[in-house]
Amino acid sequence: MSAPILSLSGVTKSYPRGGMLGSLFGAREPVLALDDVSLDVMAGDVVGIVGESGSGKSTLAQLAVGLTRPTAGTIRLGGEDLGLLMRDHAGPWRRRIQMAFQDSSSALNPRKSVGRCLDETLALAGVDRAARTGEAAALLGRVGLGAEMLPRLPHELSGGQRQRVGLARALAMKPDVLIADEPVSALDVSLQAQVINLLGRLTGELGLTLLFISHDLALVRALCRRVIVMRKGRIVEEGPCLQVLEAPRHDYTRLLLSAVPKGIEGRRRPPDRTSNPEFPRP
Ligand SMILES: Nc1ncnc2c1ncn2[C@@H]1O[C@H](COP(=O)(O)OP(=O)(O)OP(=O)(O)O)[C@@H](O)[C@H]1O
Repeated sequence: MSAPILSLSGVTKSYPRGGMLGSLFGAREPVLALDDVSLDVMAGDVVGIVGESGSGKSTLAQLAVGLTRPTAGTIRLGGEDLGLLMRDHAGPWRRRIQMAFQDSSSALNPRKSVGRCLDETLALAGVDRAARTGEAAALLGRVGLGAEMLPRLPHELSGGQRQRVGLARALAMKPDVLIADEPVSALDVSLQAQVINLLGRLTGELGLTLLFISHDLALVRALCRRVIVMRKGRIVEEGPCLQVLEAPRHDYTRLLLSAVPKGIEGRRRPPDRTSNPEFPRP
């Protein structure tokens, strides 16, 4: 069996309560955001991460992309220790795992056009100058936007277009793993469907490994093959998406499912992956 592309082993993350000031003045108990989490993600996996607010989903994402360091435990990317990769090869490693969508309006520099933003990212990815304009247009095409977007500034785009530009920028790095943290929560329902369909298509076409963090179980069910349910910094249940969401074993998963408003679930039944060209298998 092949090795996981991303692996967390006994990962714990605690934050000082009230931030640095809290630790200076209060010396109260730290916040345990992740508590002994172990997780293997295989290449090409599309994994949903669900759980109530504060359960540790974003902390897990931030640890995986190296934005913060674990208090204990090991994270491996492609079998290599992330701590060592960050120390010795921070640049190349960062390209292999990208986070998209955090907050598209603040993630894009308001003074840089789409073309310039993609050009700079492609330069970082090592694409030579002559090829960059063509590549930028091709990336926009991949996310369903035209080359006419290149001269536009972020405020001249709709929310959905900004999300797509953010995704194009993440793809410019040719990552192995993409982490999408609440990618569609700020979009209306029709734009949500478009972005979810796009992510489904891209994971199929590019063989991308996707970690999809969402409060919306129906979206997770539509997109993901596997789901991880988090509560209070721990993984309480994981398994194939349909199995976990159709026949949950843990009370907390049942509670999350019971909180989905009636009608939403039926409206977004999972697409039939065998016949739906939007969801090709890699
Ligand atoms: N930088 C930080 N400093 C202190 N505490 C933090 C920090 N970041 C997160 N936390 C705390 O860690 C816990 C987990 O937060 P995290 O953002 O990972 O949860 P989440 O599941 O992503 O929540 P949400 O769905 O609301 O985004 C929470 O109690 C949160 O308050």
